[in-house]
Amino acid sequence: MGMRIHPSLLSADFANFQRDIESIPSADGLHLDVMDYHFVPNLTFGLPVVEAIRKVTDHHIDMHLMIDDPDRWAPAYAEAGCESVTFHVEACKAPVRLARELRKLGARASMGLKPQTDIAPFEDILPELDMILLMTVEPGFGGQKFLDIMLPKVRRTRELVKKSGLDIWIQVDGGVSESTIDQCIEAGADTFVAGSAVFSADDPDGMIRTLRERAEELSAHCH
Ligand SMILES: O=C(CO)[C@H](O)[C@H](O)COP(=O)(O)O
Ligand SMILES: [Fe+2]
Repeated sequence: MGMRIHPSLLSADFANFQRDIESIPSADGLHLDVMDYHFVPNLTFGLPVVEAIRKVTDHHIDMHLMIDDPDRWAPAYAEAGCESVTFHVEACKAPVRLARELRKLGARASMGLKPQTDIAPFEDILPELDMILLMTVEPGFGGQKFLDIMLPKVRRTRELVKKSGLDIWIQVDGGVSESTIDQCIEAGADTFVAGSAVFSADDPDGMIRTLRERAEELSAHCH
């Protein structure tokens, strides 16, 4: 199974995105966290900044929209050329319609779940999705402690995906580091967001390679 490390720019220097992106060539994708002061109690950046980032990188852009009304706002990120767009199901009025629209615009359609949202009710809509993002902290801030109580949900999601026979990536987001990635791999995640773990490392690009090597090595034994 391919293992992917997506550094979150939430922990990069907001005055130097281009410099920090250039410092992590080993990233499999750039995870961009959009927050709107409504869905979560924090504010980051929106479409104009993402469009500017798009111009300076060829990386896979992995949008994580922590915003109200994604039905209205998410398609523009696909139109801007982002390869993947995650909307939160808790904020979405019509997840199937939105996922289809994102795919039609050429993006991977991804559904995000907050810690208390179960995956079971969404089994029937798996064919509409390319990725499921499972929050392993309460969304809103970087640098929080990994919630290991989320691991059973990662396991249940892997079982549902396996049963479906579909190639859906399972992303864990929040508190992923050298000390927590093993549990995520064992539970069945294959795509790992790491913000503070990467950008607080002395060698951010080296940390990405360390995390990916660990993921590849362990997944070869587990799956
Ligand atoms: O979605 C997020 C927060 O809501 C971030 O992607 C996440 O917290 C990454 O940062 P860290 O690895 O430091 O936890
Ligand atoms: Fe995120």
